[in-house]
Amino acid sequence: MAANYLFCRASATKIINSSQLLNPLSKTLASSNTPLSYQFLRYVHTTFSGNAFQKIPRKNSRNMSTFPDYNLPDTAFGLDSRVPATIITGFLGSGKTTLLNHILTANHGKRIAVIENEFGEVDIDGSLVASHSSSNEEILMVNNGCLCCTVRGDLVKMLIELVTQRRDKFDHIIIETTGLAKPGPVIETFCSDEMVSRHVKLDGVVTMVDSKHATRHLNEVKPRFVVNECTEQVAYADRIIINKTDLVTEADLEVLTKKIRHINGMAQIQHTKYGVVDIDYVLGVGGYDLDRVESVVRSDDSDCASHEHKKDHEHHKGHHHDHAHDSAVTSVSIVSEGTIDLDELDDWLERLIEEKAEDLYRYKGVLSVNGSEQRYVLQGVHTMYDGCPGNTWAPDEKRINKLVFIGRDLNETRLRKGFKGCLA
Ligand SMILES: Nc1nc2c(ncn2[C@@H]2O[C@H](COP(=O)(O)OP(=O)(O)OP(=O)(O)O)[C@@H](O)[C@H]2O)c(=O)[nH]1
Repeated sequence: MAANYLFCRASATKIINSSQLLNPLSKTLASSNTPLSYQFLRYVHTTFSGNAFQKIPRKNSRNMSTFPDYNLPDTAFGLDSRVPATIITGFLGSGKTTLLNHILTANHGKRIAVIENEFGEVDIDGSLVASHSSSNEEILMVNNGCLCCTVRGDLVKMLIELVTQRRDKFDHIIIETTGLAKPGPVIETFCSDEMVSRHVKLDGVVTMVDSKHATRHLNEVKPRFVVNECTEQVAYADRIIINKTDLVTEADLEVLTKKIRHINGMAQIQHTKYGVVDIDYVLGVGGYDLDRVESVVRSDDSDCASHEHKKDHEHHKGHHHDHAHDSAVTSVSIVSEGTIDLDELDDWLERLIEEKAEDLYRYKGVLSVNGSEQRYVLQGVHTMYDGCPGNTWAPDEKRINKLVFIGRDLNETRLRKGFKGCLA
C-alpha cells in the first residue's frame, strides 16, 4: 500500500493520495490500562529555557503539581484523537533528510505532514525531500531561523493551521529541525501552547547521529553557558539512530555507542546506513506516555544483556570512576530495592526541580510505593512532570525501584542520597 503524505510549503498546503488511516495513538491507548487522565504529560509552571510563560500550578492526588486539564472533548469516550508528532533532530549532515526520505518512501500507509526547518531562505532540504517522495507534494517550511528560538511562533502557527484546517488529511506530523536546533524549546512548544497541546501530542524525539563526526562534536568544549547542541540532541532523544556506519570501524562504533549511552541511558539505539530503520522504531514511540515508562525502563534492562552495556549500567549504579566520558550531560540510573514514601518523593522532586530544573532534561521511573500493590510510574521534562499508578506487581515479583535522570552536571551522589531519603 502506498504511503500518503501531506506536504506544505509556506502558507499553501496540499494533500496527496489519502487512503488508509492508522492512528498509532488509538492503538496505544486502547491497549493501555492506565487511567486516561494520566495519559498526558501534564505541565506545571515552568521557567524552562528562560521562557517566562506561567500557568497556575495545580496539585494532583499525590500533591504533585500537574498540567491543567484542558477540555479534551475527543477524550470523553477514552479516545485520544490528538495527532502524534515526531521531532527528527541531529547534528548538521547526520542524515535527518535521508531518514525523512526513507520514512516517506516506505510502505507503511500512514499519511504524514512534514514541517521542515531551515536557516536559509532557500529550502534545499524541502527540495531534497520533495524530489525523493513519490508525488508532487509541498513541504511546510520554516525558514530564516531556528525552531528552538527565532521561529518558534511560526511552528505553533503551522501546527495549529494543520490541526484545525486539515486534521482529517494526515495521521502523523514530522518536524525536521535544523542541525543546530536545541530540542528542549521545541519539545516545550507541545506543552506550553494550549491550542497545540489540545490537538497535538508529542510522540517522540528521534536523533540522528553521524558516526563519522559525532565524537568530535560531542567532545567539543563550549564556553560557559553555551550549549553543545550535539550533546543536547542525544540527551533529549527517545530513539537514537547512529547513522553512516559504513564510514567507521566496529571499534569506533563501539566507543561512540558507549559515549552516547552514557549521555542518554533511556533511549533505544540502532546502528544504520542511510537512515534505514523500521518505521515503528521512529513513529508511534509514545515517548511521553506514562504507560510506556515501564517499557522504557525494561528495555534499558534488556540492553544490559550485552557485556558492554552491563559494564555501563554498573557505572550508573553508582561507582564513580575515571573514564573517557567527559560530557557535562550524563545519565544517572538508580536501581534499588525498598519502598517509597510518596510524600517524601513529592517533596524531593519539588526541591530538585526548584534547584535544578534547567539542568534536568528528562527523568523517568518505575517505583515501588509503600502500601500500594501497583507500580508508580513517573516521568518529567524539566519542570513538567507527572506520576500515576501503573500495573500491579505480580505476587512473586521482586519490587525494584528504577529511576533514570538525564541532565547537565548531575550530582550522582546527591541524587542517590535524595532518593534514599524517600525510602519508607
Ligand atoms: N556514507 C553515507 N552517507 C550518508 C549516509 N546517510 C546519509 N548520507 C549522506 O550524508 C549527506 C547528508 O545527509 P542529509 O540527510 O542531508 O543530512 P541532514 O542531517 O539532513 O543535513 P542538514 O540538513 O544539513 O543538517 C548526504 O549526502 C547523504 O546522502 C550513510 O549512512 N552513509
